[in-house]
Amino acid sequence: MPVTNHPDYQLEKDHLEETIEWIEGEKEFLEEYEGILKERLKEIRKSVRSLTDERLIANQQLYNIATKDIGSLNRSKDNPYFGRVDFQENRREERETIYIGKYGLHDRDREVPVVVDWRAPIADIYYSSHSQEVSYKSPSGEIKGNMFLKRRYEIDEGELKEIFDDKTSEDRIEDSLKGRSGFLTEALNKTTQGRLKEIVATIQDQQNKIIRSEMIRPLVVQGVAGSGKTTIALHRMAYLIYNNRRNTDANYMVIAPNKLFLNYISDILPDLGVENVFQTTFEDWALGLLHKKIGITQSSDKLNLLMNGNTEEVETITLASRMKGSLLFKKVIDNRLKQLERSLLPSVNLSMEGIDLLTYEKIQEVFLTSSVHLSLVQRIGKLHDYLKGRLKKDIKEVHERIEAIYDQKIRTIKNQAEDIEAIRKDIIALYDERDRKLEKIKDNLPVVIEEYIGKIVQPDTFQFYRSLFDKDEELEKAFANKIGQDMYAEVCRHTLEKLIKNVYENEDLGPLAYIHIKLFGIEDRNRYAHIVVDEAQDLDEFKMSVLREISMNDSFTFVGDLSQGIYSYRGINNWEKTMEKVFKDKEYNYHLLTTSYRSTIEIVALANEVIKQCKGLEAVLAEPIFRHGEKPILHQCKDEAAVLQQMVYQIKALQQEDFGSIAVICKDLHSTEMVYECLKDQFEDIHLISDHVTDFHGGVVVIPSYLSKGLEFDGVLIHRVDPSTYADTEMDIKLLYIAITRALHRVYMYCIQERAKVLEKSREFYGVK
Ligand SMILES: Nc1ncnc2c1ncn2[C@@H]1O[C@H](COP(=O)(O)OP(=O)(O)OP(=O)(O)O)[C@@H](O)[C@H]1O
Repeated sequence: MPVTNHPDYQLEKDHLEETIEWIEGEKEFLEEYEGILKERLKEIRKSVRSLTDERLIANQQLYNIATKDIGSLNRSKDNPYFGRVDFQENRREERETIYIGKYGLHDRDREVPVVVDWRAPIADIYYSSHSQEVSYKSPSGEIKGNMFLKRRYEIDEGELKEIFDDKTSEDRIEDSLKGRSGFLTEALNKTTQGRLKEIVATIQDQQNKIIRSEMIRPLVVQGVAGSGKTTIALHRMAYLIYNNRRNTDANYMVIAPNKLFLNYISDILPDLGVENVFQTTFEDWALGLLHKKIGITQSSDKLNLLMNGNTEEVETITLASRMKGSLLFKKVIDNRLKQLERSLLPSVNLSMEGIDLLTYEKIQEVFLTSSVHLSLVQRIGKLHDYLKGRLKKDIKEVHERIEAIYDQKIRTIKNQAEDIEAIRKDIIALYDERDRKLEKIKDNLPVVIEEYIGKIVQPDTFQFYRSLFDKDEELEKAFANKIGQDMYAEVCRHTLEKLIKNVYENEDLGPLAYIHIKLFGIEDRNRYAHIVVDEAQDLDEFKMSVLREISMNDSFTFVGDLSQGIYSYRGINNWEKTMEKVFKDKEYNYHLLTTSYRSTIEIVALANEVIKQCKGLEAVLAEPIFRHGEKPILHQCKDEAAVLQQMVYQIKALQQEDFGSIAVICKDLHSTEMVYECLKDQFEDIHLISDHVTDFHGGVVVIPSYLSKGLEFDGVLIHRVDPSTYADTEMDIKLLYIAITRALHRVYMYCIQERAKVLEKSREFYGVK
């Protein structure tokens, strides 16, 4: 039905025009005000020298607020809101009409909200309620009332294009059964523009609960491919920052698997008006902390090796990774740190001129019992301060002790002497000696303390780590029985060989970062009020517990999918077990997402059949949102040349259908490079994605399966789904699952004559050509 036929069309059109007019007026006013503030700041800067001048700070703050508000108005003016609710609070006369948008806008003169921010408490009812009786949590408690209307809009460049009135739950079920299109399916039917986008207008009930769930507990979201985990995690970050906005010192962090992925998600937070969130990979964060140039083996090199290496090599790599990612390894490190702590101080008394100022036992006792929450090096600093303070106080007592010693000496001489005149010289010499000593103690006390502290060997993170693999009894006791003596020796040899060459692996970074924090500490500005970890199934338990060290209050969002855990040789296989181990002392929230918003019903059906066959994985199957498309197609070709020819033909056909983003997914890097070489001259906008690529452009990409994780494309072409490429192993099935689930609309698979076993069993879910 054309939007103009909607009974409220004229009313809504007028309201939209009024809102845009208000925005223009407000913008004009603020721009003028911003100009005045700019001039004022210039003047103030001329007359004041100090950056801490109160007038300067106050005006700078006003200027920043004005600039930020102008930014919000600019972003709002073409699309100021996406939803509306008509709400009447119980026991109140008036019914409120609330327009909800990406950015909240407030009319200062009339003191009313023009648009309510999607993160505001009242906006909760827009996302979570389909019935008339509703409630939401406000800072002052629960507010109950009735919702009389829930409306969604599509507005493009200031023009009202669509109005959708929300249905009751029953109507929605009927619509879905009859395949009637709604606002969400309209949104999902669109082609992708390359990067991941915000979804504020269509956040679903369960997603909304996750986004708004309490900040104080760690939260785990296990979700099938395409269930919106990444999207929701970033919306949750925006929500928490908004609701914690009074805490202006708080820092926030997003950890994603690689730089390409970071680039792929980089539009969302700024688009939600959120800036200054530190977005990084675990690897980059750890390298920044360690502050030393070291070589890192690419995780994908290792994956390639695991896919193609010999059995013995694969076993060593797997066991080494598991050991280094385990909490048992952390326990060994904790014990070794304790030993280091006990042996760090020189086992001598602090003495001077033959007088013991402080015994080793006393110094050790102070060191071991005070400021234990600090790092070892910070505690050395504290001990230094303690010694200075303590000896300054004790100096009087030391003086008295020296005077007593000399008094005693002089008394003895006097008692033994027959002629007092004869010993006068000796007595004077003793008095001189005493005075010299007293003087020296006063002058040299700081030097003696410095010398004592100087004797403490400063710990070194890398040396400490290396020593663990060099015949460490405790490590051996912990692991040799578990993995076998020979294998343990091999793991240590393999690690030492690399460490000596200054080459580290991803799994070394968790322990190294942990040791570094325990030795040197971490500043408050490097701690985070909330940390989002995407693809969290690829972290190991050790890395998760390291992240606890930099979290202010264990506020985390971990999102991941065990079915996509291709690093499961080191990663997480069971959320419950992992969370109970890592957050032993803490309760956590868990959500399971099963709806796939990305792919059509036909693609989800095939992906489900594939992942079902993964042994040892209790895969959660995806439920698609009601959106049909073409059935996936398998092309059986006679040779590689025919595969490539078919692919070229298919890509061109997809491009003609206006599918902007197309991926050719190959299993490993080697085949990716080969295919790219063959296709690159056929298309203008084609890109090879390898480990070092950091920019995501869309267009046609040729990409290895493991790097495609997290990304999405309109059409996906899967190279060589032959039995020799995709074997019946956990890793290969997961990689094929990942490849299939990258597609929004179309999947094409190519094999030479025979298809992989996993596809044999799912024949009815794709067509064959
Ligand atoms: N409520 C929603 N409204 C509109 N689109 C949505 C919604 N939820 C998810 N999507 C879309 O579904 C797609 C998948 O989202 P996202 O990449 O966040 O999923 P994911 O669970 O992280 O996937 P994967 O595990 O495969 O990486 C995206 O295009 C996203 O915009």
